Formats: sequence, structure tokens, C-alpha cells
Amino acid sequence: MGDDQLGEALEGSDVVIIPAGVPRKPGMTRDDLFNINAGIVKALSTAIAKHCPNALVNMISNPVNSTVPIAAEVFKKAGTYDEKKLFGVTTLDVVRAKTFYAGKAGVPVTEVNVPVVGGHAGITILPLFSQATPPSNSLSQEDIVALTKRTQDGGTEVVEAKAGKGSATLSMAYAGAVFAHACLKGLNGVPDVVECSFVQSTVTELPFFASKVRLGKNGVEEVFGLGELSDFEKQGLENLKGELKASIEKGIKFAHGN
Ligand SMILES: NC(=O)C1=CN([C@@H]2O[C@H](COP(=O)(O)OP(=O)(O)OC[C@H]3O[C@@H](n4cnc5c(N)ncnc54)[C@H](O)[C@@H]3O)[C@@H](O)[C@H]2O)C=CC1
Ligand SMILES: O=C([O-])CC(=O)C(=O)O
Repeated sequence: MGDDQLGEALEGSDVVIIPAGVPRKPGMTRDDLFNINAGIVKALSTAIAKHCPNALVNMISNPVNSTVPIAAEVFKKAGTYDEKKLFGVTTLDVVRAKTFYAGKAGVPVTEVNVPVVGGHAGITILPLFSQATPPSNSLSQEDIVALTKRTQDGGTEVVEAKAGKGSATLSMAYAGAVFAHACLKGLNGVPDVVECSFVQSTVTELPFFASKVRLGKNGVEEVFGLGELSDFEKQGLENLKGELKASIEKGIKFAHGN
């Protein structure tokens, strides 16, 4: 398969999942992938605008904080942008937050939910353990700080463990399937499908932000606010805004300039 078959592959698609591009090696940030992956995402987004402009797009390629804005700008230029249909896939952050919380709180992971908001890189990943269900009163503030850091560094932990052989693959396949399935359920009219995703947002002053969204027949039906935050989470929110804003602007600038 190559560029020749791209149009044929996309034609008629309801959901397009983009995992194309290079993964990290130890010592790299997700932003270090920008130079290669930005062009790949731009080309694929251009083809989506042409061949399946109504599809829901699940962006996995990193840096998600920049690749989602790149796709948005490409779609705007093509006149096909629908903010309800573009998603940065942050499900793996939720999977990690749930797993680490369940282990520490001693509850079955299948019963756990933890919203993760912000973006998908380092400190921009903000798990809201104060809203975790079922609630746990056995966790100390030190535990919450450690769980937050482990969730934020989860991708880097895998990259280092794989020592040059790429980043998370199996867990990403699971997370990608969970999110794509949620999109399909929404398209099929299943009610109350809610997942976290990095979408166009007015939840903060930033144009894109991850939070809980309700999925439906048109894609995003509702973007939920952040709810009540602990002081630690409020601080995390303020701390992430600068980096997230810069990553979003970098994507927009690239889309306009190339
Ligand atoms: N959002 C998330 O939570 C996660 C994102 N990722 C990101 O997913 C991306 C892919 O990672 P891996 O699958 O581990 O890498 P990989 O190297 O195993 O696979 C990348 C694939 O992209 C393909 N590709 C390259 N250029 C392409 C193009 N122009 N059009 C179509 N396909 C193209 C390659 O042929 C290859 O099959 C990376 O950017 C990685 O950082 C990975 C894990 C989690
Ligand atoms: O860390 C990486 O490079 C891949 C990724 O986004 C993740 O595993 O969360």
C-alpha cells in the first residue's frame, strides 16, 4: 500500500484512525517527533478532506498536542472542518491512570474510572484522581503526587524499557480500540458514551483541550467541563497551560507555513 491506494482506502470511511509516523526512542520527547510526523499527518489529513470529509478522525500520531491542531487547520483550509469530528486519542492516559489507581487503592481495575484532562505529553497530562471512582480514602497526598507523575511519565517509562525498539504498542492497540469502539457506538446511536479526548474546546482559554466528551451520531455531542478540582489539580492545570499552548501554536503555524 502506498499513496496510490490512499484515496481508495479512505473512500466511504466513517472513522479514520491515524497511527502513522515515527515513535520515540529513549531521551526523546514527543515533540522531538514533530519534524517527521507533522508532515505525515498533514498529508493524511489532506487526503481525508478529499476522500472522506465526514469521517471521525482519531489522531494517535505524536505529538498529539500539535498533530490535532495541524489536522484542524488542513480541514479548515479545505472547507471540511467540523470540530465535532476531530479527536486526539488520550485514552491510553486514562488506561494508565485507572491501572495505577486500582493497584494503589486495592480495587478491581474494571470498576475504576479516572478522568484525565489537558493534553498528551508530560505535565500536560493531568489525571483527576480527586474524581476517581470508586473513591478511596486510603491514598495520601504523597500517593496522589506519585500516581500523577507515573501517569504523566507512563509513555516515557515504556520508551525507556523498550530501549530503542519504539514506544507503547499493545497498550496503545487496546486504548485505540476502546476509543474507536466508543466513536462507533456514538455513531450508532448508543446513548451516554463518554470518553476523555483532546478536542476543540472552550473549557479553558486554550483552543484544544482534553476532557470528558459525550459521543453521538455527529461525533462530539457535548464537551464536559472539569468539575471540582483539588488544589493540587488546580496547580497542575495552571502549570500545563504554557506548554500546551505552545504545542498547539506550533501545529497551527506548521499547517499554515508548509
Ligand atoms: N496517542 C498515544 O497515546 C500514542 C501514540 N503513539 C504514536 O503513534 C505513532 C506510531 O507509533 P508506532 O505504531 O509504535 O510506530 P511504528 O513505527 O511501529 O509504526 C508506524 C507506522 O506508520 C507507518 N507510516 C509511516 N509513514 C506513513 C505515511 N506517510 N502514511 C501512512 N503510514 C505511514 C509506517 O509504515 C509504520 O507502519 C507514533 O507517533 C507514536 O508516538 C504511540 C503510542 C501511544
Ligand atoms: O510515549 C510515547 O512516545 C507514546 C505515547 O504517546 C504513549 O505511550 O503515551
